[in-house]
Amino acid sequence: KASKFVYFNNPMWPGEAHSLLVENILFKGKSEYQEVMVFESASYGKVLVLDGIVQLTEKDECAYQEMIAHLPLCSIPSPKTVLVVGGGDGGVLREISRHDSVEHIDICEIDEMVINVSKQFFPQLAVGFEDPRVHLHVGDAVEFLRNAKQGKYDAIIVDSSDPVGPAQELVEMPFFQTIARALRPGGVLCNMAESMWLHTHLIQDMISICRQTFKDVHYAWTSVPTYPSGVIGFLLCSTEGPTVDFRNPVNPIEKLGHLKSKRELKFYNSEMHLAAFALPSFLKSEVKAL
Ligand SMILES: NCCCN[C@H]1CC[C@H](N)CC1
Repeated sequence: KASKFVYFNNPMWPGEAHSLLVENILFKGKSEYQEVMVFESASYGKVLVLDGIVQLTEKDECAYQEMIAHLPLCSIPSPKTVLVVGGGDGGVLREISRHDSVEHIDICEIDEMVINVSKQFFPQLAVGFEDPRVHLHVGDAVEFLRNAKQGKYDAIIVDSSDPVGPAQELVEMPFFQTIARALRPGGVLCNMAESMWLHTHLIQDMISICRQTFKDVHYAWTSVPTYPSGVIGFLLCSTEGPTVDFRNPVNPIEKLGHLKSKRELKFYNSEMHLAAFALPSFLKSEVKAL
């Protein structure tokens, strides 16, 4: 069968494009928010694409889902109530459910097509929805957080797509203020924070906002070969209250129970946790307050 390369170029990363060899297209659809596509790639397994941007591949999703979940949850003792913003593929839920201390997980995903497509093509991510602690809310997270009870969550994880489209509002000050209000004192936020190679202005803007809203703000990063520039970052923020030392995982992963599916961790471990906060000099100088 004639395989062909698909090219991912986008105004989010001008002047460059990333491409993958397509074996066959498995799904193409348009939800009320974005275009959704799934294809079988030659070298990264199945790939989920939203509005022409790679969201995850079977081969490297572990690096993103494990780090975005365990960097915050291993930094506080026995997290109980967690909120996921976005994350409709279910991968972050799969990781959160490893934490036996967690009793209640809310997830607010705006696009139900992403959930249904993940259940159909990415069962090893959508397994996260099977956890009885998970409560799914399909809708706008800005609205959800505006109505959230003050101090309800130990941790909030914002697993969003790029701020071009449905996720646009998720990098603005009002949204972070509602997050800080919904976190308990000493609670933590882990927010997807783009690439240090491509988006230092956006990272600077997010850090400036978070510094006005939270007590502590740190930048951590991981390697995801199928994301532009091959890396993606996270903002780890903590609220006023019990001090959180993100560099000292008080809730080490080794203690964690494993999923029913007995899936082992493929990427996260205590050394990777610590290494994630080591930053290159150009980032420290380019982004004030890092
Ligand atoms: N839950 C899948 C990851 C969603 N996160 C985004 C994917 C697209 C990237 N350019 C930015 C992160």
